[in-house]
Amino acid sequence: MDRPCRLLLLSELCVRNVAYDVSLSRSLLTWKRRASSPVYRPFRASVNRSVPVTEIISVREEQWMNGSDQKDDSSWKKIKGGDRSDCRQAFTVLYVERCRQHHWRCAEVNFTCPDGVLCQNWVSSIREQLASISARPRNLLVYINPYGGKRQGKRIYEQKVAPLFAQAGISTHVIVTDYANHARDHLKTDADLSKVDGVVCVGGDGMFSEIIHGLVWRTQIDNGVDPNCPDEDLSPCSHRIGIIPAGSTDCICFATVGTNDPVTSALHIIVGDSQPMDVCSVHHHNMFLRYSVSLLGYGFYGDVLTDSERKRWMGPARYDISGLKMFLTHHYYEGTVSYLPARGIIGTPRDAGRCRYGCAVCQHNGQIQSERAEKYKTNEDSECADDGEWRTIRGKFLAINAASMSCACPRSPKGLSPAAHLADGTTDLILVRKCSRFNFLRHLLRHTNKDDQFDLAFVEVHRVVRFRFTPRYCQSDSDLELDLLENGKRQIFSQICRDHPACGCTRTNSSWNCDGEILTHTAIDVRVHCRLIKLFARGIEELQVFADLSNPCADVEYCDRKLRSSAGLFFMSLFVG
Ligand SMILES: Nc1ncnc2c1ncn2[C@@H]1O[C@H](COP(=O)(O)OP(=O)(O)OP(=O)(O)O)[C@@H](O)[C@H]1O
Repeated sequence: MDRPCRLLLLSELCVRNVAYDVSLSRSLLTWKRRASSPVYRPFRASVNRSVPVTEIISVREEQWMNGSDQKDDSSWKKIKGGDRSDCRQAFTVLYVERCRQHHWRCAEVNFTCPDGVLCQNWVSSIREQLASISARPRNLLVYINPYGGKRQGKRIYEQKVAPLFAQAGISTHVIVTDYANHARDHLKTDADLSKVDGVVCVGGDGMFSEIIHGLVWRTQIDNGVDPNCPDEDLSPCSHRIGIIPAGSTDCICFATVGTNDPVTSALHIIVGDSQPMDVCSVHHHNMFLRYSVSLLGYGFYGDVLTDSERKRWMGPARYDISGLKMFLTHHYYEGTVSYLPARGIIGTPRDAGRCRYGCAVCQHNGQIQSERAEKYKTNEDSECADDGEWRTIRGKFLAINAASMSCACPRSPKGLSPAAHLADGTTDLILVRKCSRFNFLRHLLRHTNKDDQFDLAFVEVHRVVRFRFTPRYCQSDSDLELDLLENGKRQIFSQICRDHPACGCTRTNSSWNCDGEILTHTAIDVRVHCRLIKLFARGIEELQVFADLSNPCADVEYCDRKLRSSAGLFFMSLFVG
């Protein structure tokens, strides 16, 4: 049985001239309308309120004179003259209030006290409790991309975020970027990270990508880890990252907070939330290419991105046009996929459950992965922390996707891999083999309805910790000879065609779409690093009473990374309406 929390304070205070019993414990601030109050209505929702101390933003001293309050952020002001009996001391508590669809807002309640000493006691007790929350950041390094999205980054930060940080007593060092990769390069070398508790990115997913590249790289160099070596265990970043959405799409923010709202994100930063997140490192042999946190896509999704980049002048419509074009073109690509299945974990890519706040799958699997890594460190006989049985699949693929999170978006409300997790140390490897256009369309359409998109003969999905891909033209001569022997002479002619695209029969290679950027190499080695970074977020909370229960997809109304990551699910809207 839970022991009731010891009360630190219990007083009769007034809220809008009505008497309330107000109590403070280490975990809760509660105000209950007194039964003796003339307007007592015990069943009215607003009569009793409790706010977790962890969700109090700040407390502010006020003065109350003849019914009109005068705000004062930090110091007491003596009221000159007048009737002293009309002057009561007051304080305001600012706290997190949940609204529809995962939005948080800053609400406030004003308490008036019968005397100044009691008021001061309340203010200092609440401040003491807030100061004891070690997870809250006190100093932040903020990067603003002034050109992201609708170029509103600076305005959003100054008008919506900075005042909240000031209220919460957070000091900031703000850098408005001058050029692409300014934030990444500053973090890699110049930033004095010892003076800050976290890094905030004001921009879109591209800006977030810059931040993780700078921070992860810097952490490895500081810890003597070679980022170019794909077998090295990367050191986790100790600084949390906050995302203030100000890009065109803001996929990562949506996936970790549940909404793209700057105020909600700022409040998650203030309360000191922490959401671990897996990061995939992508290497070409012993050369580091990029880090990825959402989608790596070869074939269909790579082609859509490549084609859409040539059509930038079209604006967002280019994703629909390129998607439709790539669907009609129906290219498939040959190659070899090898992967290490995740071992000892709970959960599969076809689970009905979703990764949400306090996800049990992430906790369990994260624990397993860190125990395994620890064992590897102390066991010198083992060659690699993720040693296990590699499996190999050769074939012709329309798409090869690795989803490290669900990648949900309005056009694909369930996402590419609905049951993927943010921090379980795995990625869902989805292989769509060569099939008819009609079948491929069936697969794509299933991202928008209730049917299981993996329940098709030509689609397979594996939860993996590492995978490699080698396009056919990169395979060694001996591999090709083996294939020829296996498949007969007919292969020789088609191989000649593939190797000489001038004949126009088919394209040899696709490109990898890595979180919306095109990779320069097609032969890649991808390794998941469990909980490498932490965000100032908590994962999507289950829908509250205010949620729109009639629409189960209401909480996934967001755009993804310029629709880049899932671009191509475009034309389904044409069919699905
Ligand atoms: N000062 C700058 N000038 C030009 N480009 C910049 C600057 N600062 C950052 N960038 C680059 O701008 C690119 C896009 O920025 P950002 O992601 O913030 O917005 P977006 O592309 O509109 O949104 P999203 O990525 O969510 O679609 C990033 O890749 C980043 O490297």
